[in-house]
Amino acid sequence: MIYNTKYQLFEQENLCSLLLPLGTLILEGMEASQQNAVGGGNKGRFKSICVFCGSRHGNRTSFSEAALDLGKKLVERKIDLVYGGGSVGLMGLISKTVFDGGCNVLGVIPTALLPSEISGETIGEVKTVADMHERKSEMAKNADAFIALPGGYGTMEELLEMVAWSQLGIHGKPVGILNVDGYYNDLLALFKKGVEEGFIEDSASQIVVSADNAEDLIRKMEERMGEKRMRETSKKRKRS
Ligand SMILES: C/C(=C\CNc1ncnc2c1ncn2[C@@H]1O[C@H](COP(=O)(O)O)[C@@H](O)[C@H]1O)CO
Repeated sequence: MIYNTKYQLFEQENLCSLLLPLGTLILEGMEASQQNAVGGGNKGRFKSICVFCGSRHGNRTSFSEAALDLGKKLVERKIDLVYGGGSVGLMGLISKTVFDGGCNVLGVIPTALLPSEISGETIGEVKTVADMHERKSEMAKNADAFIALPGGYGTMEELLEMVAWSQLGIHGKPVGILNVDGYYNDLLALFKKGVEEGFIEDSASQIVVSADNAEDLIRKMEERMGEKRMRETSKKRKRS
């Protein structure tokens, strides 16, 4: 096991030994969480969304505006926020907006990041966890869907892990990219290249939903969830 004392990051040498118990954990959480998601028409409605975003503001004001706008859209739809805890960067903007708007905010933060000089003041409900892996599984367990705002390595890693978990069937929740000012164009192009070059299955290219504004993104993700529910219902009907 490789251990980094600063951020309590570690890499598991044996991926399988991590993945199997983790899969069970996430599936259990997924069932509980999906029971919380209220269905409506042919759309899925989310009770809570986990947002991954930068611990910095980035260089464009549009990034901060997008974080505030996403926060407002969550409040309008009475969707609770799950996020990485703390008040630095875009994380601080969205958590404050959702909290001030009267929705629940759950911050999941590793003990190593708890000191306020690292993560700023925490907001809403705070769950402390041992490390970054536990944080991700806890965030995944408590949310019905995932959205990535612009961010750095941390955000990208969290986003890609949720995409990979979806591909492996560890969860079946929509994963959305809020492509503010084309920030994620190159990543989306890389996903496309992965399909063209035979590394990503065509069906798996459907995992990620993207839009350049929060309103469209949430609507697309709800539609995706609704389609999935309808497929599952019709499968169940065929079986019985
Ligand atoms: C090093 C910096 C801030 C450290 N404070 C953080 N507090 C809470 N969570 C953090 C922090 N830094 C990274 N994270 C996690 O990664 C994601 C954002 O990382 P990114 O690299 O900024 O995209 C975030 O979702 C957290 O889970 C000052 O940069």
